[in-house]
Amino acid sequence: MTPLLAVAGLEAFYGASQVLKGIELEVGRGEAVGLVGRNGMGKSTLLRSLMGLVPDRRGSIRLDGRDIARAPPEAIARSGIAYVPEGRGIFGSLTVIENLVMAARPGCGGRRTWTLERVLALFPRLAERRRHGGQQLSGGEQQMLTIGRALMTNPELILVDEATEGLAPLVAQEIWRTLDVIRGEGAAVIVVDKDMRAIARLADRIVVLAKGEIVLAGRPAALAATPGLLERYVGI
Ligand SMILES: Nc1ncnc2c1ncn2[C@@H]1O[C@H](COP(=O)(O)OP(=O)(O)OP(=O)(O)O)[C@@H](O)[C@H]1O
Repeated sequence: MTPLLAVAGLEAFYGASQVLKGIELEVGRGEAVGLVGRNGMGKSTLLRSLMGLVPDRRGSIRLDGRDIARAPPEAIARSGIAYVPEGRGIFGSLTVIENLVMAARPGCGGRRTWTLERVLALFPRLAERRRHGGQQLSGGEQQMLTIGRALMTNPELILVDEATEGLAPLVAQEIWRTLDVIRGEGAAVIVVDKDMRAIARLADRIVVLAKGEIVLAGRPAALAATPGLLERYVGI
């Protein structure tokens, strides 16, 4: 069966500096992949490259068999990938509802798994603050809104960079719970985070990046079973 995402020989450059080197990665439908590695190893660049946001990229990226390697970000978004960037990107002057409604559109084949009602049900805190402006929200609520906005596009694949960075433990827990629900509804997820325990609970597979290359990949339990392996590449 064609994988949802198939990346082959992906390279990315910032000027003369090569940040990704020959990335090979396949992600199945509804699969959750944890992308980990030390700082500066290329995790964000990989997500940004998949989204078409790194102009100098080479190699092959296929979504459901369609070549999107050279497509612009807006076409990639329309073809079914949603991106939750590090540091968030909501409209501060718009309300929670306005932020969500602006992003709404059916997914591939007209799929409407995620409606406004369902997104608000997934995030009760957003439902309570539905008329609040984006700038009035806490960091955790902003992250929920960014994920909610991504869901409103009914993506096949959602890319989440630094899912819980800087969030209080209880709020982070809530984000992990929602990512699990999202995956349960059939979307594939690639998530970057520093919380290895939470990643191991969510992910079907963990992929480790070091210096722009995938140096390790496997089921969380398999990687955890080899003493010192993750410490070497992730620093835990
Ligand atoms: N816009 C840019 N221009 C030039 N170099 C960049 C740019 N963005 C990132 N880099 C460099 O590319 C390398 C990979 O960065 P990237 O942000 O992808 O790593 P990361 O694994 O996500 O790390 P972190 O956890 O610190 O975000 C780093 O050396 C970084 O300094």
